[in-house]
Amino acid sequence: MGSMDTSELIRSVPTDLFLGGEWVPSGNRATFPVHDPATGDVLAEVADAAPEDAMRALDAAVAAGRDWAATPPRERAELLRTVWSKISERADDFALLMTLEMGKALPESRSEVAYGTEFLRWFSEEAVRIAGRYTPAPAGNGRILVTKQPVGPCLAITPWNFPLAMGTRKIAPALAAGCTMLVKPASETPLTLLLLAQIFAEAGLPAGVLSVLPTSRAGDVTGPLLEDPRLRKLTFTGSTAVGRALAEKAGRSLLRTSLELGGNAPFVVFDDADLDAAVEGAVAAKLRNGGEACTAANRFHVANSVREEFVTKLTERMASYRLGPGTDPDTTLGPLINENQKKTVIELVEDAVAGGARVRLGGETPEGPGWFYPATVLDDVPRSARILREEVFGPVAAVTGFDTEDEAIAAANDTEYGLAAYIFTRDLDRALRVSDALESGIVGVNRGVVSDVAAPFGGIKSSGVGREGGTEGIEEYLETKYIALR
Ligand SMILES: NC(=O)C1=CN([C@@H]2O[C@H](COP(=O)(O)OP(=O)(O)OC[C@H]3O[C@@H](n4cnc5c(N)ncnc54)[C@H](OP(=O)(O)O)[C@@H]3O)[C@@H](O)[C@H]2O)C=CC1
Ligand SMILES: CCCCCC(=O)O
Repeated sequence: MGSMDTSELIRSVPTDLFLGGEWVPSGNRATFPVHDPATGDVLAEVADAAPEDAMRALDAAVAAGRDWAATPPRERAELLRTVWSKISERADDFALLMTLEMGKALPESRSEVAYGTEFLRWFSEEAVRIAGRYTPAPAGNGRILVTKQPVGPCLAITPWNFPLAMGTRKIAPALAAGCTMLVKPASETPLTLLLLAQIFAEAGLPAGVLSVLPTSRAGDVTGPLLEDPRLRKLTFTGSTAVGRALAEKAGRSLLRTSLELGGNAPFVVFDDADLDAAVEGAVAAKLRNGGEACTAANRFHVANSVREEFVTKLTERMASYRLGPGTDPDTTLGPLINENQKKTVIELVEDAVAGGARVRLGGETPEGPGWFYPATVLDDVPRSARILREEVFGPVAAVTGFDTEDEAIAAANDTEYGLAAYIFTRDLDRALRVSDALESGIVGVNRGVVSDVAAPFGGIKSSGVGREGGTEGIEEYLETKYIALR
């Protein structure tokens, strides 16, 4: 299918509820608006799921659960592979749709389509590698048989920043493991997962296995699900505040839970680093997805002996990013997701400057519609600045200096978060020593982008629990059963 223009594409995307494989027409149901972050205009009106719709979706997921779990792994794998192939044929449509509803520059959206679809291919392969074990009991009194079974019906709550990838990173392992899944997409970006649902339907997904429930009433719709004993797992990606609240509810139901929450990644540049490589890594870690990524580098700790050279080069590179509507082919930095996000970024920058930070680039919001914020570099950021403690989720690099390795490690770990961290050094012993000392789930060594479907993604401390992707990712959707044989 050739790529469509904007209005054709928006018209082609379902805006109804995908309830257990059936499209439930909006009819006289309430709808909610999806906005274009570049203009603030309404892109589409989408059916607004109500609590009763979620319960119907759970009923369908439970009804389909046994058969889906019994489906041969190769069949589950083939379905995921078919969806991977179908999305790849419509990569341009998915990319344009994400740029329209999330705002990111088109090259970022194309990169996400490639990344997001890879989770489908990866877990189509993992589906046929699920294994238990069989061992003689050490005391010689029998045999130990360990098997893996699907957890059961799952609820996924996904964020707006990677609308496709954060959906496939949950849907693919769940279906590969033999689980059924209800997905509540972010209200800012429901269209991408509704289009994905259409692809799953075209691929022959059995009834009940997947539901996509867009809603403006996240708490009302998901609350009853989390209290229903038939639901067996929650997987969430989003803010730490919401993650904590959901974890409390999931805890009361003793649900299996995966939480991929906020981050505030340190980016440490040692005096022996290849500075040009460090600058390229810094730009990638900072401006990938416009900085709206939980893995984004936010706090740049640079050896004082090379800090001026690093900041000068970083400023030059970030100044080359063109701020504009994501659909503009020249744009490399799109708008932020909404007005609130823009206000947060403005507040954090103003607080740092008020505390003595020096603006080396940006820091001023452009006039006109849309939620645009320019690439910004702050140097000499005071230790008291909020931006060193709070996730900026925008294109702002906050730079501080250090003199010793211990100071660098202390500064890097001085955060409630623990998702990603980055270090640049030519000294392998130092790279391994510092990686061991960093309190994070992921460490990039001389690399600015760490995301890989084959690697376990996740954090510690306030960045959540559990891992997505890699061989660990499917374990989040499996229960271990021990059968004692004579
Ligand atoms: N770790 C990550 O990847 C992400 C982190 N963030 C962080 O979170 C901050 C705020 O972003 P935001 O999008 O508001 O993140 P939220 O955590 O508010 O939203 C993430 C998802 O959770 C849903 N949600 C929100 N409140 C509830 C609730 N009470 N019960 C059930 N689901 C709920 C949202 O639905 P709805 O859209 O309807 O509100 C959305 O689908 C960002 O500035 C950033 O710091 C944000 C996105 C991704
Ligand atoms: C949800 C946070 C974004 C990170 C997506 C990734 O790099 O895998």
